[in-house]
Amino acid sequence: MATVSIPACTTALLLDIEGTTTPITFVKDILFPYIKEHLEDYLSTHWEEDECKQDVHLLKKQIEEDMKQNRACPVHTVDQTVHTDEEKAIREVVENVLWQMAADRKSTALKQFQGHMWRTAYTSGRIKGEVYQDVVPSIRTWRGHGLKVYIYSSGSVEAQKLLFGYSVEGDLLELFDGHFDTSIGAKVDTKSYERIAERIGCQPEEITFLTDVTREAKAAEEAGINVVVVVRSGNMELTDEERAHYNLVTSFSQLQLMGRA
Ligand SMILES: CSCCC(=O)C(=O)COP(=O)(O)O
Ligand SMILES: [Mg+2]
Repeated sequence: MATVSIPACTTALLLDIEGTTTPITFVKDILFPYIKEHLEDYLSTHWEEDECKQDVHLLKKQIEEDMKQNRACPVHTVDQTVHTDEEKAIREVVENVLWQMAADRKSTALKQFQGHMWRTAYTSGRIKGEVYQDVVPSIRTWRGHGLKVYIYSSGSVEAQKLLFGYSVEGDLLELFDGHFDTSIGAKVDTKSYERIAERIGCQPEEITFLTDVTREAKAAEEAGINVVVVVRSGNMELTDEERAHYNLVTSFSQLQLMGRA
């Protein structure tokens, strides 16, 4: 099995979730269908609650932003089954959420709302967060050598904590020193990685970032971060050029710490 070195200067590991710690199928076949199935009911039940009002406010601001940027947005059609203003407003939010999900948008508004919707699914035991088998032992080894471990995902910090807090391997939250989501910036934006380094309190060169998405890898690399691309079954295929350019692993167990006893 080929190993990839984690440079001796690395003091922090930064981990993506979907396609890296967790199968894409868990997100696409379990988490997202849960939202689609419960969306209308959830909004009707929680519509008057502050958290839901804030989520809807953020989603509406996102719609305005999308309109300004001339991004396609579904046109609200008159639906004969909808009567009250509340029903109409809920239907509008449902349509927008479904539209954003169909486009796999990573907007903070969508991700925050999804995180709130998943809370009941996790706490009731209906959903358990999946993690690849090599993830937990590797993180324990890194931590044993004094490395810090952080998560950076488009999923909201709350959604991240639910996934790892209610995982198939139990509560894993003690394994992480912190969590970042798109409120620090998009994962394809170099500035986000500079901000993360600043927030962690280290130089970008001291961070090793693991991700399955090469656009994220490129942005991190441009910030000076060391990058390893994770190749898991079901992840997006890499081009020959990408395969040649990046250090690749199919399992965290292939990562070897350099210069540590
Ligand atoms: C962590 S919650 C579910 C995952 C999700 O919604 C998502 O967009 C995953 O994005 P990632 O940045 O982890 O690839
Ligand atoms: Mg990913």
